Amino acid sequence: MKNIVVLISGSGSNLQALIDACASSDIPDARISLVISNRKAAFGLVRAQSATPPIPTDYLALAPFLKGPEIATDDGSTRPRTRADYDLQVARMVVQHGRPDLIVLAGWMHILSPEFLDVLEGKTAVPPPIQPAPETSASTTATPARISPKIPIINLHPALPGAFDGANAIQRAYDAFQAGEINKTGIMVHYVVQEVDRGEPIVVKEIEIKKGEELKELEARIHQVEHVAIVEATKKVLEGIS
Ligand SMILES: Nc1nc2c(c(=O)[nH]1)N[C@@H](CN(C=O)c1ccc(C(=O)N[C@@H](CCC(=O)O)C(=O)O)cc1)CN2
Ligand SMILES: NCC(=O)N[C@@H]1O[C@H](COP(=O)([O-])[O-])[C@@H](O)[C@H]1O
Repeated sequence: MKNIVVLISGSGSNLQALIDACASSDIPDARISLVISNRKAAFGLVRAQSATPPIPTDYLALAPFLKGPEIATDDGSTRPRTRADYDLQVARMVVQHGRPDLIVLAGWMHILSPEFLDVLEGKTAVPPPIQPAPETSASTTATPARISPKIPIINLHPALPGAFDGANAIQRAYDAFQAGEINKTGIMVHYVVQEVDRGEPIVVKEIEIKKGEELKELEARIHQVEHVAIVEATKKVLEGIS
């Protein structure tokens, strides 16, 4: 049984597609072992907790984390927390609570730092907790100091490769269509590398933009295609993991 850890920030409709696909064995021999959100109000957390059986969840937000107690340094002094410290704690939660074979970013609206990727690639050790782990429904178990083999990370992005990297891609594609610059958009699921949305594509689906349609109509059509693509890509990557 392969473990999938899903990172979210919002509604979780793509998480729901993965939950349903694992339940129906559209994705065979796999389960979502943990869902992590960087936003407490993410409805995706409710979707996970409402699943049968309930899926363990964790939550860690960047802003409150950065305001936490300073971190002890080797020379006995202390230093403010950084974005990299946050990412390392997320990496620890992913590995220790989720024990993943695959990590899926499904609307995870946070750019992951090299420190996070280094842990999941086995280049650096899984860091210790800075403080007692936050409230979580997930169990904590010991994990190897360094990951081996590397754990793949994939991301769902609502644009074609190289088209609209980053946030607000659907709006930007819609605006470009209105300006006569493009006549189609699309979505992709790609491997995650440090350069945002520039990892190798796994699944790419083109989507026509219809003249006169509202942004919300385009968004709805895009989300429908995403729900298929994220399952297709997850299944494809898991098939390649021995
Ligand atoms: N190192 C990588 N990290 C992430 C990738 C990636 O390919 N490499 N994909 C993104 C997902 N994403 C687009 O697909 C994306 C998400 C968020 C942002 C962004 O600008 N985030 C801001 C905060 C925005 C907010 O909190 O609303 C930020 O992180 O400062 C860009 C692209 C996930 N991570
Ligand atoms: N750059 C990343 C990005 O924009 N991701 C997008 O967030 C949405 C999450 O929806 P969901 O929470 O309903 O799954 C999806 O449209 C996904 O493509």
